[in-house]
Amino acid sequence: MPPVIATRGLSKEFRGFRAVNNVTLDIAEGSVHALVGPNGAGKTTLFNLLTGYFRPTGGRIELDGRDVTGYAPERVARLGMARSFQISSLFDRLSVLGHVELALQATTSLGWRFWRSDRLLDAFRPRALELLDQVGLADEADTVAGELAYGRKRALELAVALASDPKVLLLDEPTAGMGVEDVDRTVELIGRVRAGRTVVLVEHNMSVVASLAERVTVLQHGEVLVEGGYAEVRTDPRVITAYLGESDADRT
Ligand SMILES: Nc1ncnc2c1ncn2[C@@H]1O[C@H](COP(=O)(O)OP(=O)(O)OP(=O)(O)O)[C@@H](O)[C@H]1O
Repeated sequence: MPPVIATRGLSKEFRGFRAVNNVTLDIAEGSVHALVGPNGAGKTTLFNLLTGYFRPTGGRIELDGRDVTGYAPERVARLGMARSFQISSLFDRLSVLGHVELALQATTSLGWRFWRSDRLLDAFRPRALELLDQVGLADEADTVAGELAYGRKRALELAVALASDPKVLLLDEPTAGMGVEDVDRTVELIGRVRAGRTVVLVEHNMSVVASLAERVTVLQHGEVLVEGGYAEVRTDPRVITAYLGESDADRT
């Protein structure tokens, strides 16, 4: 089966510094694929390339066999790639339900308009409630986002990302800053929402990677260092050295 995302020799240079260097990657349809690596390895830059937020300085990106190199984020999104929103993009005074209704509206020609009538948004309510149920937020539908606990905000971001029913879901450190309980809940949640789609995950927490990812790509200095299953990758001497190198650097 052809990969849902393929990159070929993908590079991103910032003023002569290659944050992503010649990355060739195949992400299999239906898989959970983790991108890991020490700080500064280029994971977020790669994400930004895949979702169209950065334009590559070299190489190619294919989505479903279609060359999408240089496409704007909205265009990539329309082709079925969604990225979990950052908390900073939630509106403190808008309800949880309002966020998801608006995200559903955004998938139509109406776009992200606030000045819509409530009646219009009502049309999205049943689906919005389903999505909230899916991410475990049904009880908080009327809570304003600003009052949600941290882990719940991340669940809301996920519901917003799921509104477009994406074929590929990109999650940037979905468990960052969470306590153990929320981490467990998030792993379980991702395990549920992955059904019928492909998930690409940047994640520092290795137990999360171990629980979810079939395939792991380790990046270092912007390049692919190793790729394989979790068990294979975690015992690879090159990976161990890369991470040890990172802790040495942290100590200095
Ligand atoms: N807009 C930018 N301009 C210049 N350099 C950048 C820019 N964005 C990222 N970089 C550099 O590119 C390198 C890779 O950064 P990136 O954020 O992609 O790494 P990362 O693997 O996501 O790291 P972390 O795990 O710490 O989030 C870093 O050295 C960073 O300083």
